[in-house]
Amino acid sequence: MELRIRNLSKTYANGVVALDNVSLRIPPGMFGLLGPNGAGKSTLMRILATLQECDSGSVFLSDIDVLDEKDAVRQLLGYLPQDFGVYPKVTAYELLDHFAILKGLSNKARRREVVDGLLQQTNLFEVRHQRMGGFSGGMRQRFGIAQALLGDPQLIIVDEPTAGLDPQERVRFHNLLSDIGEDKTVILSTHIVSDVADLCANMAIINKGQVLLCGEPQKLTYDIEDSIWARFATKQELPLLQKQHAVISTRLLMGRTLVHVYSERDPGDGFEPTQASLEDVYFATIAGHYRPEEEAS
Ligand SMILES: Nc1ncnc2c1ncn2[C@@H]1O[C@H](COP(=O)(O)OP(=O)(O)OP(=O)(O)O)[C@@H](O)[C@H]1O
Repeated sequence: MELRIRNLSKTYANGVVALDNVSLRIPPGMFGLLGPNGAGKSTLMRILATLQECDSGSVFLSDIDVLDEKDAVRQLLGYLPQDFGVYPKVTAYELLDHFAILKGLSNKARRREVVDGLLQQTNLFEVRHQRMGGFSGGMRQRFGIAQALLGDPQLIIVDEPTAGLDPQERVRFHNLLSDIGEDKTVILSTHIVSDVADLCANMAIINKGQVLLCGEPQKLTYDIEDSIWARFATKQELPLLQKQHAVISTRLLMGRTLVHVYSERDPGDGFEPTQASLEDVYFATIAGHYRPEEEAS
């Protein structure tokens, strides 16, 4: 199911503009919503999940008015909130069974089938009778996905699900999400570029409540292919380089500082062309050095 968001705005009572005229078209498949902390991702996710009101704008899931027909949306929605907590003394089976009852699965035999199936799908079947207090972060997040999948939702919203997972757990979690994303609309909110690079066919970059860039990760990376330059620099050189060039990232590589800059022509100063990545797209956009829509208009 396609989700269409038009001119969505939300200002909190304290004056913080969390969403500023956001418009997005989210097709079926995995969609990455990428942005730094405080960008407005959770606010957007909560509005889409019918848990929070906006000030203005419209959201349609196919022909369902998401802002108006909340019950209809909830029938089709699975949501993993950012702060999903579990009851430490309860087992995975007991808690999922409890959520299944809340979802309206009253037939015991059918419920057992669904709960067992989801625990298998999320690789928790072997540990289903263990208390969740002993679960790792990755196991908890996989449980979070299991509960989000109850009721066979068509739209699944996951808010920063990989924060705090170790690399191995992240890979497992990615595999789980990509299986789900094959036939559903999945919105993955994250500040981790590789989550989107690994998983998403479509994406948007959001900062300070505004959508800065939207498209297919591969195409967006291709578009800046000739504009990313790199060189190593000493700590002393950095301030001057930052002043004279559109520096988009500085990171340590084997103990040395690697500087990436955005420039449509050779920036000189010893910079060499380098292979662009989605990370370059993200940092160039967030830093305000890259705004293709503005150029086009
Ligand atoms: N209930 C609230 N009252 C006032 N301001 C809020 C409230 N919730 C969020 N904000 C502010 O709105 C802005 C957007 O927050 P939001 O949580 O949507 O961003 P985010 O991209 O999800 O970031 P994070 O990953 O840190 O949650 C931030 O400046 C935040 O401080």
